[in-house]
Amino acid sequence: MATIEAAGLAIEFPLYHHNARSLKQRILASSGLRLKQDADNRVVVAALRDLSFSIGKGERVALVGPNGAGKTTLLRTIAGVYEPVAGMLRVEGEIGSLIDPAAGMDSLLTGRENVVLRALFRGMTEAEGRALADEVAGFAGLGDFLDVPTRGYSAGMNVRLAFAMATAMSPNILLMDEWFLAGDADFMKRAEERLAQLVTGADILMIATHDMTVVRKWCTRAIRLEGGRIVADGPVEDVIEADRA
Ligand SMILES: Nc1ncnc2c1ncn2[C@@H]1O[C@H](COP(=O)(O)OP(=O)(O)OP(=O)(O)O)[C@@H](O)[C@H]1O
Repeated sequence: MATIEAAGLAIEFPLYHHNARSLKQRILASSGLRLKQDADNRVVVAALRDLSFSIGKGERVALVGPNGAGKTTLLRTIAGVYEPVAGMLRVEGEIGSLIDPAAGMDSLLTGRENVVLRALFRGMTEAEGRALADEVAGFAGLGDFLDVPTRGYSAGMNVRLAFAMATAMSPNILLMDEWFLAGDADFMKRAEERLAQLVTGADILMIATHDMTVVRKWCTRAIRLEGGRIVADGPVEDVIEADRA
């Protein structure tokens, strides 16, 4: 049973470059509350502030909001990339992550080796990993490139491999940033078909996007972030309408 629960969740990023006292004061004075000084006197960006929400099985959630609102940071935090500085986050369920195409890939290894490695990491046997690599190969359509080190891949090839790999593992929770919509038309058609199957199978889907067509097509609930805070949370049409009003 998949769930994501947060209470008072906060993420901060230290900005090491702003050490000069006068510069620090100028930044802090002009930024409102988003930039602040932490206990070690560092200037930090409050990327996520006091987030509380609960997402349960069957929910398809869009994260919306302007540039810098905190959408990607929230996805990465749920995926375990960042450690909260305050609050509670509980995630139950196997996560499929479509956030950073090259994350978790060793660029010196081939696409196939990366798939097998990820499978082993997930507790599968090597034989299962090889079978998975064949399945991924079929879907990603990388041809001979599957046996080339991934540092030789184009951006679109990385997207194909990451998408095929994340979705082949049938996650309970699928986290997705909108970059995956950047594939070529042929791949996007197949990706959308697979996504439709997966959305039916996955317990929770979360997509960070600026595209309201994507929100309406795939999601039942929207969470609007602004300045690192939740400013609206509810059925898609309510949240989108509230923004227009
Ligand atoms: N690794 C980092 N180091 C320092 N600051 C960061 C880092 N990642 C994000 N931030 C800051 O955290 C805030 C939230 O950024 P985030 O990328 O989550 O926004 P977003 O809503 O996904 O924006 P966009 O729509 O532009 O992709 C921004 O102020 C950003 O500058």
